[in-house]
Amino acid sequence: MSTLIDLTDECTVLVHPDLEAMQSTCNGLHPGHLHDGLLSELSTISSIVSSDPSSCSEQQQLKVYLRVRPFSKEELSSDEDQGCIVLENTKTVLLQAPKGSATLKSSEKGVGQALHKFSFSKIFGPDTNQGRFFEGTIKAQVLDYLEGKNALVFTYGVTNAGKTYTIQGSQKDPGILPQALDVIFYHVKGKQYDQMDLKPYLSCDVQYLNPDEVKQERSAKAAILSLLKEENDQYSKSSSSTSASYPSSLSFSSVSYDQTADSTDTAADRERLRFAVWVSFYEIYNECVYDLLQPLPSGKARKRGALRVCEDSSGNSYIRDLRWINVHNSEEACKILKVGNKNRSAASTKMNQSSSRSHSIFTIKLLKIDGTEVQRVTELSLCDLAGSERCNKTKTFGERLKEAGNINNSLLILGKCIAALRHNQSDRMKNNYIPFRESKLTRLFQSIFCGKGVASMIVNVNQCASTYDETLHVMKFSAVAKQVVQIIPPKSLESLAPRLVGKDGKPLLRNGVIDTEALDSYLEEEELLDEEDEEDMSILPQEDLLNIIESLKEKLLAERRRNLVQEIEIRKEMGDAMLQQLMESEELRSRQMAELKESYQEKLENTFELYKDALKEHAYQCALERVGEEYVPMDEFIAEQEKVEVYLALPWLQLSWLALSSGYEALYEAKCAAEQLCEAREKTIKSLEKRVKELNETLQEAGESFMEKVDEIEKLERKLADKVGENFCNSIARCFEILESESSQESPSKGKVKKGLLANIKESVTSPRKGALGRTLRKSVRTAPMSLKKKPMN
Ligand SMILES: Nc1ncnc2c1ncn2[C@@H]1O[C@H](COP(=O)(O)OP(=O)(O)OP(=O)(O)O)[C@@H](O)[C@H]1O
Repeated sequence: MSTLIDLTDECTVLVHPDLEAMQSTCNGLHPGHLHDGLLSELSTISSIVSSDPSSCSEQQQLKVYLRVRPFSKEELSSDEDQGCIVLENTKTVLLQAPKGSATLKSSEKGVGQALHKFSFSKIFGPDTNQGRFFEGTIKAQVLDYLEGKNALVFTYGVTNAGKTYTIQGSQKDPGILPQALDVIFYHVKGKQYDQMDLKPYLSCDVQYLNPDEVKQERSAKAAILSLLKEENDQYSKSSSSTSASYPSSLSFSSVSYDQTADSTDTAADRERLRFAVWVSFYEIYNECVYDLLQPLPSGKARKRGALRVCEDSSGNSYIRDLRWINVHNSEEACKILKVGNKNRSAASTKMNQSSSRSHSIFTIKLLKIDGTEVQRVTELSLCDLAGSERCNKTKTFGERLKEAGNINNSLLILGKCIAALRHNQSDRMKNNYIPFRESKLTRLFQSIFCGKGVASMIVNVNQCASTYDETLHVMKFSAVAKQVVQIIPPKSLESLAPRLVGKDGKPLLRNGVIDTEALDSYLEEEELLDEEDEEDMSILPQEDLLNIIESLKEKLLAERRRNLVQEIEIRKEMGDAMLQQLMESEELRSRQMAELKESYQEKLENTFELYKDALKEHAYQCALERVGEEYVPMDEFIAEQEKVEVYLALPWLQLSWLALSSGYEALYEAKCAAEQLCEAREKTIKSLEKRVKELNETLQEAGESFMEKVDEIEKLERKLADKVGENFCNSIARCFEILESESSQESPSKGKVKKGLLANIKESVTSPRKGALGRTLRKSVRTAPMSLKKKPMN
């Protein structure tokens, strides 16, 4: 069963933190901010936050726009599930887990939901063209930029979701960057500063260039533009046509040039005001920063030189030695973009053949110049983030795995920063570490997130079911981002005039006097102790050097005091951070375990399927073996039959075939007869064997019953013998009695002798134990049955 998470208007999370508090909490992280479960928990969308009237700071939620790209032809023909992203209205989108997605599988197991609802600042469907998209998203931000507000726009999404298309677009459909350039140049038209001798320096400073340096700048720009000489002509044609169409579509007339000047500027001031536009283009690839406008070193083996990210005295990050090119119109700027694109690291992945594996950042700096003085430097950065896909999905290996790891890491840090910012804002008591410094990307944009500008995020998604799980992850990330409240400081703070320094950061001598403020800032810079800079300082006049030494001594003391306090704070923060990191890694491990478990389960299922198939195959083979060698598959048999028929059709073969077949028939008959005979013999043998067996059994039974009878007879004979012996003795005894009575009637002497004789005989006869006759009789009676008994056995 699916559950619906409605993230709309669940709670309001604004607490009004001051800028300082935000900046000082850049250490520590609440564990598990990016954990899926927590992400969805955090996915409570606050209502639009209005400005606090009591404060001069402006507050607004981070604007998060969703752009859904149309299906490509291939996707339409590949029968992908097309119903997983449903746009409910201009602010709400519904995500429905398609079949086969990990989300659906988990929800079926009772973990997570199959249906998710997200709300955005504005949603743009697949049929939104580039012009309408620009109008509805960052056009307002570009106008604010012209008024002096720094801006950052970044696109986020899985690979192939349309991030580069949204930022750069094509020649036919220019993206937000060419359109923003058009707006900028439309507004500075006729008010451009052409000298090229004021150039952006460090984070938001400006340096004066001498005529030689200006010359160098011009030739460097010409060299870059000449790289695109051929393409230029083509581009300028198409670009001029698109530029011509912009004013009507963008309604430039609604914004006057005056809006680029401060309201405090008088008409005379406005007359004097001039604007210079400088652009840079760099990429962050594998956590290294590369200038995309530096000519690539010749030869394959030569590596590009990575640039350093440094910080100025105010803690703002900048890229040291990054090239800045002065441009006079949007066509020139687009050519610069094209040169940079050529250098951009693009490598094929499984999911997108020309996927960008780096974060690329195009920055436009606008210098507001009054006479020879730079009043303000404003910055607009458009960041095309690398695809947010995860390594296991894209099946990345080796160098690609390293890339993916770095991409995922910097996006993870970005997510952590956003989550920590949001977390700190939701509870003022919480002062969680915001890990801006853990990746180059977040380090460079820290100042924007800390109130020195306005950021907005464009979430690009495709509607493919195959990337649903990643798309859901992206949505959850953006749901957290949408809750971040940005604090924009009052103009008085923001519009501090940039420092004017000479080449290599040397303090500028104005009217022969050292600018102490600029000097202080200069001395605070991170690169103060660089050998190069020390060398540079040695060429200053002796008096200046003494001043510097004095100032340095004072600074050193103040610095020591500050460091002591900072050390205590840092130690505490580091302790907290370590603990939190431990907890975080614990969470990461458990998440990895869950993923591993899932993948093993999948492997197990696959192995089980393989075994099943193997068993089936084995059973089939056994069946085939049973059928034996005679088995011929049906199609082979038919093919053989056809061959035979073809041969039979030949007349010369028919004769030999007849002879062969008659011989074969005779042989076959003989074989059959022999087989029948064998069969009959076998049957006879079997029946005879059976008969013998039966007879044996009968004989056995007869023998047993005979033995029983013999035993019985023996017993009877014994009885009989006893009986006969007894009767015989009795009869004899009676005979003797008769004889005795007869002898008593004869003469007394003769009778006496006879009587004695008879008495002896009688005793020997009637006493069988004593008498031999009795014994003989009994023996003869007993032996008779014994001899009888043995006979049948023979
Ligand atoms: N809104 C759109 N309308 C028409 N086609 C689009 C749109 N968005 C993107 N595409 C097309 O989709 C493809 C991928 O877009 P794209 O290269 O901008 O993606 P990506 O997110 O930048 O990818 P990666 O992160 O890999 O660089 C391109 O061919 C692009 O022309």
